[in-house]
Amino acid sequence: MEEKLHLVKQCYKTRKGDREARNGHKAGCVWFTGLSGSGKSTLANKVEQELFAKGYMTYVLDGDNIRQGLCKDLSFTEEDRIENIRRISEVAKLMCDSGIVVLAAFVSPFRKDRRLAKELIRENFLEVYVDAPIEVCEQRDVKGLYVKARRGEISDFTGISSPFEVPEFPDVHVQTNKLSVEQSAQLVIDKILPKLQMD
Ligand SMILES: Nc1ncnc2c1ncn2[C@@H]1O[C@H](COP(=O)(O)OS(=O)(=O)O)[C@@H](OP(=O)(O)O)[C@H]1O
Ligand SMILES: Nc1ncnc2c1ncn2[C@@H]1O[C@H](COP(=O)(O)OP(=O)(O)O)[C@@H](O)[C@H]1O
Repeated sequence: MEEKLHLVKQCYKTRKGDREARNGHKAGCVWFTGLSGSGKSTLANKVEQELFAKGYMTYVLDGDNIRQGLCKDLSFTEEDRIENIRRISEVAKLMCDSGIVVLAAFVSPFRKDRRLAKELIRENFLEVYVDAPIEVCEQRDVKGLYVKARRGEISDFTGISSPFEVPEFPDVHVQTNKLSVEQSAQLVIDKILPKLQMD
């Protein structure tokens, strides 16, 4: 029989609101979702640069710092992607509790997982659909992965051999094949800044 965990909640003396007051802004999470090569990392980094320069406490979470560490045991099967996004959501929540503005850039192809992330993080969550047609992403082929996926050297590749569920009601829809990086970042910044103001 499975042993029951007896978890008693700690009552923390320093609260999220205290951290936000010291930072001078609210915490939040901007969640970038889209195909590989759509522009998630570029945008997350651009938005972070702009916010950081304005004095906001920020941090980018992306495949580079997550899939090589916390999630290095995970592959790209549906099951592992679900677990990947679950762990990232928990990390993003903790970072929000610490008062930071998190910029999370993950393919996050499944609607249900993005909804769970939103429900977990709750406050100041912004879903950004980073949208570029797959032909454009494939042409960009920033990391040379599309060529490999077409050759059959990479399995479960999003948009080719693994699905991407398009966001139905994103907070921001950025068409990166039509806008510059600066214009795209501005769309996001215009949406998140009002949410970060202290009451
Ligand atoms: N099979 C497959 N499908 C999609 N992407 C792949 C795959 N294999 C490796 N890569 C590289 O891993 C990055 C995606 O990781 P994520 O953690 O964002 O994926 S997911 O949210 O769990 O679906 C993704 O990064 P980005 O190109 O920045 O999106 C790819 O570079
Ligand atoms: N409006 C835009 N927003 C973001 N990236 C863009 C835009 N226009 C062109 N790009 C280019 O598209 C590529 C996107 O790559 P990357 O940010 O690594 O995508 P992803 O993180 O989604 O895999 C970069 O070479 C970037 O310069």
